[in-house]
Amino acid sequence: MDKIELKALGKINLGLDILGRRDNGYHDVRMVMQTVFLYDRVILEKSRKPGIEIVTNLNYLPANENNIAYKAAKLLADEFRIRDGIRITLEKHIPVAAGMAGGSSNAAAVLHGMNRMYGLGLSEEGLKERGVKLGADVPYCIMRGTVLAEGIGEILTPLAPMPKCYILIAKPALSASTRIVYEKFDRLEDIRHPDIDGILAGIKSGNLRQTAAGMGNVLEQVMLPEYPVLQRIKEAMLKGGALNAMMTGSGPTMFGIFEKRSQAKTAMALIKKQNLAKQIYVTNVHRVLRRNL
Ligand SMILES: C[C@](O)(CO)[C@H](O)COP(=O)(O)OP(=O)(O)OC[C@H]1O[C@@H](n2ccc(N)nc2=O)[C@H](O)[C@@H]1O
Ligand SMILES: Nc1ncnc2c1ncn2[C@@H]1O[C@H](COP(=O)(O)OP(=O)(O)OP(=O)(O)O)[C@@H](O)[C@H]1O
Repeated sequence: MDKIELKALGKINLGLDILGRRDNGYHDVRMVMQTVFLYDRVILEKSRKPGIEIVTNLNYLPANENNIAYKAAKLLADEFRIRDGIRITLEKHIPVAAGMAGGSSNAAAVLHGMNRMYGLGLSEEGLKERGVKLGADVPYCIMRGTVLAEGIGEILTPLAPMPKCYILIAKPALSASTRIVYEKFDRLEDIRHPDIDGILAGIKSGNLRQTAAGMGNVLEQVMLPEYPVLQRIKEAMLKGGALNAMMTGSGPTMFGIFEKRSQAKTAMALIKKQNLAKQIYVTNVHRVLRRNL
C-alpha cells in the first residue's frame, strides 16, 4: 500500500471538569468526549522526496516539524526505522485552535495510517501509548466515539453511543491557547463544577434530554466573562431551540444540541444575522457502536 486516505474527526466535550493541578502544570480532568462528523481529510503517501513533507490548505499552519502530524509520523518512522519519504496532505475543515482537537485528530489519523501502510502491527493500546506523547487528546482521537476521559485525558472508558441528535458548531473570530486557558483557570476562585455523573446517567439510559441537561464545562468560567460574544452565541442557540449549548474544550468554539435539524438551522440563522461566528456548521454525532458495554 503506497497511499492511504483517512478522515480525522473533530470532538466536542459534553462535559469538562478539572479536579486538580499536577506539578508539571498538567491538570487532572474528568471529561465526556464525543466525536462529530466534522473532519479533516488526511492523505498519507510514500514519496521519492526523502523525509516527511507536510502539505496543507491553510497557509497559517506550520508545514514543518512543528506540525503535530509531522511529529506523529516522525515518532513511528524513528521507532520502526522507516526510511521512505512520506508526504502528508492535510485538508483542514475542523476549526483551528478551537477546542475541537483538530491537531490531535490529525496526529491520531497519521498513527492509524502509518500502522496500516507499513503493517506495523500496533494494537489500539499501542497507538494510544505513543499518541499521549504527542498530546493529551490524541489517545481519545485514536479511540473516538462517546468516552469518559480521566487522568490528563488519556485514561479512557468507552460509553454507550450518544443518542442521535444535531449539533450546531459556531466558532467566533478569536482563538484561544489551551495552555493559557488552563493557567487562567488556576487563578479562579469559587469554582462551580459541572455534573459529569448526570451526563453519564443520561448516556447510559439513552436519554438525550438528560444528557444535555447535565452538560457543563468548568473552563467557561475563564472564557465567558472575557469574551461576551460566547454568551451571545449560547443565547442564540437556546433561542433557536437547543436542548443545551456550551463551549467545547478550552474554547472558543460553542456548540448546541438539537433534536431537530430545523431548530439547528434556525439557531444558525440567528447567529449569522448577528454576525457572531466566523465558522458555523450543522453536523451530527459520530456513533461508535461498541459491543459488551
Ligand atoms: C482542553 C482539551 O482539549 C479538552 O479535551 C484538552 O484537555 C487539551 O488537550 P491537548 O490540546 O491535546 O493538550 P496538550 O497539547 O497535551 O497540552 C496543551 C497544554 O494544555 C494544558 N493541559 C492539557 C491537558 C491537561 N489535562 N491539562 C493541561 O493543563 C497544558 O498547559 C499543556 O501545555
Ligand atoms: N495539524 C494541525 N492542525 C491544527 N493545528 C495544528 C496542527 N499542527 C500544529 N498545529 C498548531 O496547534 C495549535 C492548536 O491547534 P488545534 O486545532 O489542535 O487546537 P485545539 O482544537 O484547541 O485542540 P485541543 O482541543 O486538542 O486543545 C494551533 O495554533 C496550530 O498552529
